[in-house]
Amino acid sequence: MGKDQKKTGKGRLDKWYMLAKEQGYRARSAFKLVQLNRKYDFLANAKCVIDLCAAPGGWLQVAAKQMPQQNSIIIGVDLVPIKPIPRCVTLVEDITTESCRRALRAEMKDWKADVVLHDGAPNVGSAWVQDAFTQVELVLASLKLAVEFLRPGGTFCTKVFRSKDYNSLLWVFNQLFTKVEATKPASSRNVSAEIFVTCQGFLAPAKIDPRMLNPKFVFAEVDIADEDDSGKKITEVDAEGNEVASAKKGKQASTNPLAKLDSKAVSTKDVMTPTTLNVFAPEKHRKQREGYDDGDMTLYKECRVMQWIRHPDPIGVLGMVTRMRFSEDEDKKLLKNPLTTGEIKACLDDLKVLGKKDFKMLLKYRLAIREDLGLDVKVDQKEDVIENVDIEPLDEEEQITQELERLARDEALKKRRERRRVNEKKAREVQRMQLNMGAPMDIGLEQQDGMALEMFDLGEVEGGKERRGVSGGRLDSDGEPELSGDEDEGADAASKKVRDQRQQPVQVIPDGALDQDDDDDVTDDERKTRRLEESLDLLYESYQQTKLERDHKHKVKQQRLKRALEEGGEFKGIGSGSDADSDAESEESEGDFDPAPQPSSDEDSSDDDEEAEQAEKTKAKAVDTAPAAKRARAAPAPVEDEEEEKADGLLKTLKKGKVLSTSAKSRQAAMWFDQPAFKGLPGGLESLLGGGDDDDDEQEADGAESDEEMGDASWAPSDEEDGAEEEESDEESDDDFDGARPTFEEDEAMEEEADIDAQEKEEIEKAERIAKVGLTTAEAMTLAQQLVNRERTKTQLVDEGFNRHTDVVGGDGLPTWFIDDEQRHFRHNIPVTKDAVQAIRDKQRALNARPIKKVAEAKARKQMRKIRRIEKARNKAQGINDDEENGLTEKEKAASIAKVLAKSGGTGKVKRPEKKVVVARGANRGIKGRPKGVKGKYKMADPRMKKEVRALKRIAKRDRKSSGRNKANK
Ligand SMILES: C[S@@+](CC[C@H](N)C(=O)[O-])C[C@H]1O[C@@H](n2cnc3c(N)ncnc32)[C@H](O)[C@@H]1O
Repeated sequence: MGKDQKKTGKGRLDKWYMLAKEQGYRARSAFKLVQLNRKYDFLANAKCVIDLCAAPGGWLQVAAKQMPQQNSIIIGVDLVPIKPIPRCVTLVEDITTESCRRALRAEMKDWKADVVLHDGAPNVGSAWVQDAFTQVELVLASLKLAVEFLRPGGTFCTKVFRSKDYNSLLWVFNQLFTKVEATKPASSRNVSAEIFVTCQGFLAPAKIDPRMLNPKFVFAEVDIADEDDSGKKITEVDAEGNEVASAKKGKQASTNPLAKLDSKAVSTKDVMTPTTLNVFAPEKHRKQREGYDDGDMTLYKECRVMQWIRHPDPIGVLGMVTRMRFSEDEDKKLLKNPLTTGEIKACLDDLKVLGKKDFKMLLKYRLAIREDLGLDVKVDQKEDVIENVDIEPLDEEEQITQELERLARDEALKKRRERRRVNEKKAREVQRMQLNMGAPMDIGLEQQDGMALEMFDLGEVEGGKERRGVSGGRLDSDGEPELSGDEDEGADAASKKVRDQRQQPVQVIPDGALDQDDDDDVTDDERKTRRLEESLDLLYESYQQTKLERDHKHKVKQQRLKRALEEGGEFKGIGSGSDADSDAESEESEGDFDPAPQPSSDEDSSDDDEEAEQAEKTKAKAVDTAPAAKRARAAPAPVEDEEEEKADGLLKTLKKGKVLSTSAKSRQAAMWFDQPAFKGLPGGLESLLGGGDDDDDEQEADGAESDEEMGDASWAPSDEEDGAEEEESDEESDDDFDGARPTFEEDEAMEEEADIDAQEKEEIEKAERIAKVGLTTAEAMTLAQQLVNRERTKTQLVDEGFNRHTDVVGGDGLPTWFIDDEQRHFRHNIPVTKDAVQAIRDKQRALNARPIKKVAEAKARKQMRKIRRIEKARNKAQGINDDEENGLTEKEKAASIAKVLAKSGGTGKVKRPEKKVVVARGANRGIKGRPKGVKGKYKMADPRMKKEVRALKRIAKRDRKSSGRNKANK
């Protein structure tokens, strides 16, 4: 290893180099052993270590330091002499030779080594591939020595260059050791293909098949050379029946992929190493994160231009080589060809920097040259196709089938497009709603345009009552609600549609329809219904959200509702209660999807007992059939009892609708958690949904569960609620909403305060967040700009955030400069662009230009005071003007007004123009009257006078001081 190489190659003077110097190691590679030992801890208890290829002795130093200090043997072997190291014996030998073995034997006598190390690397020359091959040979030679000198259970640690032979080596290691692991220590350069394999637990077999340590067998090619004419793979099996290697006629394929470029016989597959890149689909190639790709030992590759032009896989070659040269005569001829432009030459000179466009240009160039050289005959391919392809005439039936298929495809495509369009429209609408850009009524009106009319048609409605009174409505035989035909007479069609739409959830969606999107059994109508249903859910939720933000009372209402439910009272809908209340509330909740008011409590109470009983039964059943019930929660329950339905009328179904529409998220969650993966989780669905007593989801789940069997009883309190909150509900259940009004008013006030607090808190949090993750650094701005400009994807950013060093900055006595350096550089360095820096600067400037809040406030206060003062002065002036009593003359009035106005303009003092002092010196000496070039007031000062005045002041000062001292002395 020459001195020059050390200083220049691969930027050798890196931190490990510096650290090695600082800690007195002979080579930076010492840290590789330090790190390997930190991981596997093989040195601490070792009594005897053999280090093969040990010069200049870095590893020996580490071994001497980390092994037990007494009675340990450390032997280092290398081709070159190693300067003496305390406690180490060094030998100058070639580890592949018999003499080395003998020397070691002589040194070791009957001892066995605990550890054999090998860090051998052939001297790096230009023939990379050859070097690599020698390295694996060296590894095998070192293994041979290890096998001879290692004690059973001992450790062998070797460097290997990752190549296609790597796996063969691993296979051999695995035959001889119990545990084989490959590691790339942090101090090993990323650009280096080296990797360290630590083999622990030497098996020390009594007899080892010599072929296992013979490179000829171990590294014999298994790929193309292994295929016989029939394409069958020929492999040789050792005595134990293990596949050792290909042994076909002792033929070894060249490992140099470029060597095959001239061979026309071999296919692209043979030529290309696994690194073959398709320059037009680079993402298909997965790069090896650590070291080189298998079988690819060099980063830099070259080929001749003519090789590429002749090659059957030009794209593959483009992806593989770094540069193409015009080195031979036939290449040089190309230089004279006008097709070989300067641009082409430049592109061929460095292929790694090219983009898609350049590659296309190169391929075009290649085609043109091939034609020029007569390698390709230009043929009209189209004609060829016409000539060669016999198209069998289709019979009529096939034609029809094909036509039908095409039409069906078109239709499906059209539908999909339409659906997307509607969805987009809906999303826009939701956004508008969230931004308060539309009235809640708009939802329905917009939908009316987009949806088929029949979707909203409840058919003939009867009952003749207003929506509030639809309890008189009845269900038809399908369980569908029927409303009176003359309902809402005089109301315009649009509002009727809106109402109908609100009631839309009444429509019973078939079970499973929601989760079988592509099911063929689902009819178009059902699908439409489902979509409508989902969109309504979405719209409703967004509307609720908007409303919630606008109207804090809504929270109180919700609380009331929850409380009512907790108390075990029936859900009476927001705004139900006494009639008067009901009216008021229903007005308030206009635009809500609130169900119609419930039947009077009298009506209900008659059924209460029965329903409670029913509820008990259903609960018990639900416990038994929990999984089934859970499944049932996901979908609206079918209407079972027609009579019961009729008795409850539209009301009950609307409640279902309410459940359906208000908790679409819960339903989605229920569907999600119904998947088999979540089955058997402790706590069940409720715990997953975070269901507290007052949880909407649970209400829904309960509702759906019991709805199946018992209709309204679904709102009956659960057993737990009964037990835990019996007392409370006894007290409170008597309270009507009216009775509880004062409490709610207080609540409202508190809510308002809480809202303000929450807002402030939110603002503070927002500010903190901006300070933390805002675009305050150039790096962040760069990333943001790259994301916006689509130069980088989110995934890429996330990927770049991790690296193999993320968690390794070892302590043990390392100097702080080193640790600091590690922490700084073991991260992905985010590039900073000029634009980003400029953007940050602009932002900062804009920020600085803005006055701080307090200054702005003070200025505003000042301005306000001034306005008030002027206003006051104006009034005063008006008073003076209108004053007739004091008998002021006009002149006096004017003077007074001027005085008042002057006062109001500032401090009241009229600013006098400043006097200019002119020294009577030079041209001004002895001048009488105004000196030249002086405007305004002035005062002539004699320089003599000036001096005298100063002298007098000085004297006065001195006198003052001396009189002060005298006084003190006395
Ligand atoms: C990377 S250096 C080893 C560095 C060493 N582990 C240290 O920490 O100082 C590789 C060494 O392998 C030696 N080497 C290469 N081929 C060899 C062979 N056939 N026999 C012995 N040593 C060899 C070279 O002379 C070279 O010094």
